[in-house]
Amino acid sequence: MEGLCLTLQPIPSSAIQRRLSTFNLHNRLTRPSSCAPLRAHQKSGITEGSDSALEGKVSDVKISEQEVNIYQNEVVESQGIKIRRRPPTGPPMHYVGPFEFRLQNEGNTPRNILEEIVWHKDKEVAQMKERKPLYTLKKALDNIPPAQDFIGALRSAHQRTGLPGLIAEVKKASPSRGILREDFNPVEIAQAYEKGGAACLSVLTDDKYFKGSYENLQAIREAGVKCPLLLKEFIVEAWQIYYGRSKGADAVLLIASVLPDLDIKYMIKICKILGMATLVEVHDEREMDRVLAIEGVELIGINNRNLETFEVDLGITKKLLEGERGELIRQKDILVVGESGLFTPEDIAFVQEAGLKAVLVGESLIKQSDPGKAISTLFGRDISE
Ligand SMILES: O=P(O)(O)OC[C@@H](O)[C@@H](O)c1c[nH]c2ccccc12
Repeated sequence: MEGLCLTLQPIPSSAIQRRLSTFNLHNRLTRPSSCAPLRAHQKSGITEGSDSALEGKVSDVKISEQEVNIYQNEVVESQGIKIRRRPPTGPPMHYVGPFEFRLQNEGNTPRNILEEIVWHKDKEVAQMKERKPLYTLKKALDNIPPAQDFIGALRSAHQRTGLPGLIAEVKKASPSRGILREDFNPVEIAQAYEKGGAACLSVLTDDKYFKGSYENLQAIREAGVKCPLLLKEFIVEAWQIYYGRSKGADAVLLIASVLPDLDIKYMIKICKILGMATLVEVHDEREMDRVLAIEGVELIGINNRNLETFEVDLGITKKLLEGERGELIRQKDILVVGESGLFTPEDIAFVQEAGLKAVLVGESLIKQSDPGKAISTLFGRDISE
């Protein structure tokens, strides 16, 4: 008998959020009735058709969205992710007279800078998406050259020099260090990095916190720089990946402390379709274990900087590459990139000794008058040939 074939596919939480927020999910996600807030229009017995009924529906939708946010934050917390994707608006709600009002909710203040950035991104992406919906982006992708091999470039640089392949970062500022370089010409810096022997470049595109832009990325690509380019963004939605590709990105950063596993899997698939590489960033054992369990991960970044506190500790790299984890990484032939806080040839030697074949460096290069020459100083010799 011909059976009905049902395939159950995991839905990434960003997609769940989109779908859920279009429906009134109040009934499905209800809290125990004892603590479910009564709505103003329910209490006042307003009927359909009146303005107040419409307001009631609007507030229904708002409540549903809040519940979705709570639900999504719960999914995220269950994986040990401390960064909440959105402010958990919602309770406490207090009913006073015929109106409702929300008491000041401390949970709606970001707990750290990373959370603040992620909340800001969420709003920023929503606005950008309105201006450039996905279908127009997809069309634009037909007319641009294919993505370059980011991982291949790192591997061959490592083989050529015997030193870690370098991803040099085009970064004007950061929340932890302020303005890093006043006379910031992204194209000149990119060209200097390439001349100095960088295998790949990382371009910050966040404006508010890093003073970067997608225009910088595009300008570098269009200036004829050959190094593959990493989209250095706080990715919260797949739309950003398509947008980055349309501006010339060859690889994208995915931060494990921000994205649940399902999102990482889903975004890796999208990147593969677009021919892009993904650099999945971790900072502790739990994140490393999560990422090692995800199929298709080829490039992992260990960030020595804690993005919640800004503390830098190169010991993190060593710790995360020891023992069984290091063994698994070798078995799976995953390339590991050491990120942040690398300033001297000793630092490079230290992380190389720990097992790294690539490094991502910003501050120590960008602050020098010639960022290209600074590469030789950092590596202890000229790596451009
Ligand atoms: O400037 P540094 O310390 O060399 O660090 C570069 C890079 O690792 C850092 O900019 C970075 C790593 N992961 C990030 C995530 C978002 C923004 C920035 C980053």
